Amino acid sequence: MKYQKTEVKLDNSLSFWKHFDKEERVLFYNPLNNELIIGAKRLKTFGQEENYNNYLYVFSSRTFFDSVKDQKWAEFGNETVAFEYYLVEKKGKQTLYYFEDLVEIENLKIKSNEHFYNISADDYEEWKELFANVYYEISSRKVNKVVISREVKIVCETLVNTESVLKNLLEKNQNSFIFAYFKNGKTFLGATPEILVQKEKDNIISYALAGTILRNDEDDELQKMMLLNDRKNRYEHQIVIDKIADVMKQYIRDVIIDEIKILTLKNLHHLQTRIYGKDNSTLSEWVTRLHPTPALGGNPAYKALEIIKKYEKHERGLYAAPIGIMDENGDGIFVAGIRSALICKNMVFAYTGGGIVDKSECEAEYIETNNKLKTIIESL
Ligand SMILES: C=C(O[C@@H]1C=C(C(=O)O)C=C[C@H]1O)C(=O)O
Repeated sequence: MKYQKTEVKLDNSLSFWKHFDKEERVLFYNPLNNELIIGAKRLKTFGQEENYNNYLYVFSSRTFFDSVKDQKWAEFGNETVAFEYYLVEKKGKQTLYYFEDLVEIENLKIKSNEHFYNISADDYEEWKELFANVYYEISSRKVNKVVISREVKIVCETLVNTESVLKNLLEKNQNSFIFAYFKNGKTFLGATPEILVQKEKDNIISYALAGTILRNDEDDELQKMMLLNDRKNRYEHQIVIDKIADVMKQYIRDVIIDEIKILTLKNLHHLQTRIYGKDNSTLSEWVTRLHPTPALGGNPAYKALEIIKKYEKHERGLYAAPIGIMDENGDGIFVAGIRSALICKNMVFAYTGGGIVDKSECEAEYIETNNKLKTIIESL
């Protein structure tokens, strides 16, 4: 590793994020090991086959579809980047890594400020049309699951304070991966519960995440039982398990599928199943093999993607796309960029979706997308 390091003591690691206000930056918080990594100032862009030796971490992102036309997503995604500076916070210890020149990071006050905003979530008619079109395709048995989504525009009265949004996301979503990517004046950020694939040496671990129920303060255990026993949710979850396992079995002889569990988030419960095995391919290869799983595309994937492209009116960009961080050995993790938003000045384009199968109901699915949207709304 070519980086030098020094211990720092900041009241909040987001001071580092704020310090590099004008520079390209990424933030990635992993709740599995409680590690927060923030990178600032692009140092190197990697070609497809290059290895990451000598670079402490690299950040990698892909767009949901291979290409994007919408200008608001311009220059986002489909690259792997190393940064000149990293701040790593783990077990209460903050370490600043620098490639050449040490920087002094001032200890700034990071405040949660409330944004006043206007939300244009009057898109139920549009959702009804989207749902009907997709439902027709499912009824004609070309596909058995399609994940559809909404783009919800939120206009704030002031410029969005991304430190405040990130502070809120970190504080409120303890079981989620918090991510942010600032580039050319825009920030894509979110708090996702969904791991696409993880690699630790030759261990390849993926998760099926699909099936949702709202939390209920009075009887949360009952909600969990209901979700575990709900046929529609089990069915859409099983489609994801089967597909991930099928892909893994093409490369791995012994693929292990754990039992289905409940993942509890701030507002929702999801069904989650871990699927894993041993293999020596790179993490990037695994991302290509697995993305998009039927948790975010549908099944069969090529048909579902065609349907999404045809009927969704917005472009997904980095929404539901693989976003990851890898260390110099190529180990790391890719998550799916859901519960997310693209922020441009005072505008927040928030994204939310849900899986549609033959037992899905239009209004219930719409309400579910509103519940998923709370992650972003509650961070403003
Ligand atoms: C598509 C989203 O979430 C996905 C859809 C889910 C579902 O339909 O039950 C659950 C988790 C995610 O895989 C989203 O949050 O935008």
